[in-house]
Order: sequence, then structure tokens, then C-alpha cells
Amino acid sequence: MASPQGTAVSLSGVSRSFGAVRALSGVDLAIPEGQCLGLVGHNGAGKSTLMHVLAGTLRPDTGQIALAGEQHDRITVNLAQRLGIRCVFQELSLCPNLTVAENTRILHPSIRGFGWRRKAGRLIAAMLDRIFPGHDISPDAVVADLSIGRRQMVEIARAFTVSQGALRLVILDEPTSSLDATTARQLLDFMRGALKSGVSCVLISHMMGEILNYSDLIAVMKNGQLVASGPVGQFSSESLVELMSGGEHPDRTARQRAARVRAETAISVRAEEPGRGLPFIARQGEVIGLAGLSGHGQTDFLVRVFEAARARHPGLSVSGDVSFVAGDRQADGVFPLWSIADNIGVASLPALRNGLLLSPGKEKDLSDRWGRTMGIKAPSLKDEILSLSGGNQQKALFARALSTRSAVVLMDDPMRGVDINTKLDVYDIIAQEAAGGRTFLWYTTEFEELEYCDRVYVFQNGRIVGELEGEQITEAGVIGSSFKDKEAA
Ligand SMILES: Nc1ncnc2c1ncn2[C@@H]1O[C@H](COP(=O)(O)OP(=O)(O)OP(=O)(O)O)[C@@H](O)[C@H]1O
Repeated sequence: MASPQGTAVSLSGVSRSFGAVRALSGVDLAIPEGQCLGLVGHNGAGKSTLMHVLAGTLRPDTGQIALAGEQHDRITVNLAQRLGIRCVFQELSLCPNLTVAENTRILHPSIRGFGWRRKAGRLIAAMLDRIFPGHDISPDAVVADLSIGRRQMVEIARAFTVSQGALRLVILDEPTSSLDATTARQLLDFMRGALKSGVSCVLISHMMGEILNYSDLIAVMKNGQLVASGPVGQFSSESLVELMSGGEHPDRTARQRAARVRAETAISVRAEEPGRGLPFIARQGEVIGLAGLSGHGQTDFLVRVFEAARARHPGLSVSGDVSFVAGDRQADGVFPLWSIADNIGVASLPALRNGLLLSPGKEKDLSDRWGRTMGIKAPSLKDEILSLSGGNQQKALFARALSTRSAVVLMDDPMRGVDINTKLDVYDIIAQEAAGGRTFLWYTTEFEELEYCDRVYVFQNGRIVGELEGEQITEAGVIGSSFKDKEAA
């Protein structure tokens, strides 16, 4: 690991409140040159707010920031840009109506004149090739047409592009949340290489393995404060979870799939679509995983199941209502102008009626109950959904789906940004609800989550190429299934 040469950026006594919420409270933090600081904390701990202060997108109420040998009360976006601070925020910030090349140009005002699009396209294509060899993203693609995983890849590659000046600090706020394991590894290996050239990185992640394997130093935040920091060797997965949660779930860092012996229950979802590979069956009470490299048709399959529950769909039948937990919460999940309570209740409107009108009392009961169950951290559920941290917004989407009476719950990589303790609680809820007869179809980019599934279907190029059960559900099993199909093709 790199040895400390100096400090790239340091913050002292930084505080920031949003109304009654004290998001940051007197935070001191130093990021050494050429090193990676792993930043962890539960949902709403203040990690993104701290990074927004560093990137100049939020003004702190108090505190100082030392950068390039100068003290600042605040950093502006322009100053951060000039000094080589780049951010990949959790809520991706690419302009959806522009192409990948045009989005790259926004970050590089020096690219101008005749052929600027081509120059910007070459810059981003070269960086995508370096970080994600084998990617299939064209600089001319319109961002809105890319899957969330590919948008995340573009945003990451863009952050590392340089046209003039030098990179000083790259902030990666949950950069792998929509990437499959292979792509995530490509990024993290590239990041370790970039540190050698003196760039510093902040890596925010809820995956303790990533933090422990790829950081030099770790800082732990809790309720807006820094509660621990030090070299990576001082921490373990268990100690990090305990520091974040205050020891609330010290014994719950790992879980094995319960060997569930179930009777053959009724079929909830059956798919035998022409040209789409193996047949798919999900029975009542089953938790079915959808695996394979990201963007290989898993989300499209969930959308087709959703549609088949409402209208006839060739080769697909669904029995009962379905609800959907979106992973791309910005595009498909939250109603941004609505409150948290309204966002939760919107899928349960028939059950919330009193005669012809909606009952405010029933709506409040429902959102209170599920807000509590999911541990949504907010002063009031009447607050706007966008006042929540990313992970807490995702919990509201879970609450929306689970609070319905749907027989089938479709989950599109739904744990994006959810902290580890909440994840464990949600895994429990899924198991309980499945035991009660609900069927779950669960697309996940995290291998560990497949451990919670009864059976797994592996997708490749839009087709189902494998079915795994019990002990076969391993990373090697999933990769093996994809490989077999390539050989057969
Ligand atoms: N614009 C805002 N308006 C009101 N409250 C906000 C706003 N931004 C953040 N907060 C609050 O500040 C606190 C810290 O949020 P922050 O997004 O920094 O958490 P986080 O640690 O990044 O969480 P996550 O892991 O879920 O991303 C939360 O309670 C959040 O609700």
C-alpha cells in the first residue's frame, strides 16, 4: 500500500444542518495523498453530505477546509474543479438527454472548437477502455438509453478523465452499487493503480469487503460524527458493523441460506418465451434469484412479468397482483415532489380508501408502520422524499412494495445504497413474507444475496441459460452457467 507523502485535503470542525437535522457535527478528517480512504456509516450517517462539502456543492455551516496549502471556509464548485477534485455521486449526475461524449465535454471546458464532440468522445472512450476493458458503451450513446449500470460506468470513467491540470482527489460514493462483480473488480483494481500516481480517493461503500480490501485508511461515521478512523488493519468487518450501529446487531454479519424444505406449491410465475432460453417457474413462497452479468436482460424480464400481470403476454403467465421495487430510484422509483408517506402509500391506494375517498388516517397508519419496519430515518414522514439520504429513499421503495397485498414482489437490484444492518433486516422480512406465501423475484448484482434465494436463474444476452439450486448457488456456479451457454452457442 502507498506510504503517506502528505495531506491532499483536510477538513476540521465541519458542521451542516438541514432544518432540525444535524447532518454533520464537528467533523475532522484528513485524506492523505496517494491513498484511499474508505468511508463507512449507516444510511443517513452524513457521508454524502460530507463529500458534497468537499466537492463544493454544499456550503458548511461551520468549519475549515485545507486544500493545496490554503485554508477555506467553503469550497466552490469551480475551485474544486480547478484543484482537481472529482465526484461520482450516488444520485448520478449525467444529463440524460445528452450523449456520453457531450456529458464528458461538460467537465472539460478546454475541449472546444471544430470537432469537440469527437475529441470528448475519444477522451471518454479511452478511459472506459482503461477502466472497463470489454465494455460496449459508445461515446455517441444517449445517456437516457443506457442501463443504470452503464450510466454508473460512464460517470466513473468521466471522473478520471483529465484534459488539463491534474487530478487530486476522486470521491466515489457507492460506485459499485449498480455494477456486477466483474465490473466492480475492474474499477477497484483501476483505482488502486491510480493511487500510485499520487491521486487520492474516498471510497464510500456499504460492502465491507470492498472497504477492507481496497482502502488504506478507514473512517466510520455515525449520526453526523466521525466515531473512528485509522489504518485499514485496525478494522474487521465485524468491528466496522459494530462501530456503525453501536453494537445493535453484533452477531448478524453473515447468514446462510436456510435449508427450506417446501412442498410443491402453486405456480405464481411461469415463463416459456420463444427465443429466451430455459423455461422459468416461480412457485408460491419461493425466493427466486436472477443472476448473471448486469444488463443481460434481468430487468427487462422483471418488466415483462410486471406487464404480464396486467395484460396477456405471449409465453408469460402470472397469478395474482405484482409489485415492483425499482433499483434505479431516480428514473423509476421516487415521486420526487411527494412526501415520504405519499411515496410509500401510492401502491396501496385501494386498501387506503374509505368509501370513495382516501383515508388520511389509514394512509398515516400504513406509512408509520412500514416506515418503522424499514427503519426510515427522518424527522417526519410528511417530509419530502428527496430530503432522505439515498439509502433511506431506497427503504421507502421497499416499504411501498411490501406494504401492498401483492402475491408477487419483483425486485430490481433493490439494495442499492442500503446499509448492512437494514439489509439484514430486509432479508429477514423477505424470508418471513415468503414463508407467508409471497413469491419474490430478485435481481441482484451482489453474489452474497443469492445465498438468500431458493433457486437462481442465470441470464445471458437476454436468455435464461442456467438454473441453480441449493449448494449449486455460488459465484462459480453462476459463471459456469454463463460459460456453458457460450460453448453451446
Ligand atoms: N437536502 C436535504 N434536505 C434535508 N435533509 C437532508 C438533505 N440532505 C441530507 N439530509 C439529511 O442529512 C442526513 C445525512 O444524509 P447523507 O445523505 O449525508 O447520509 P449518508 O451517510 O450519505 O446516507 P446513505 O448511506 O443512505 O447514502 C440525513 O438525515 C438526511 O436525511
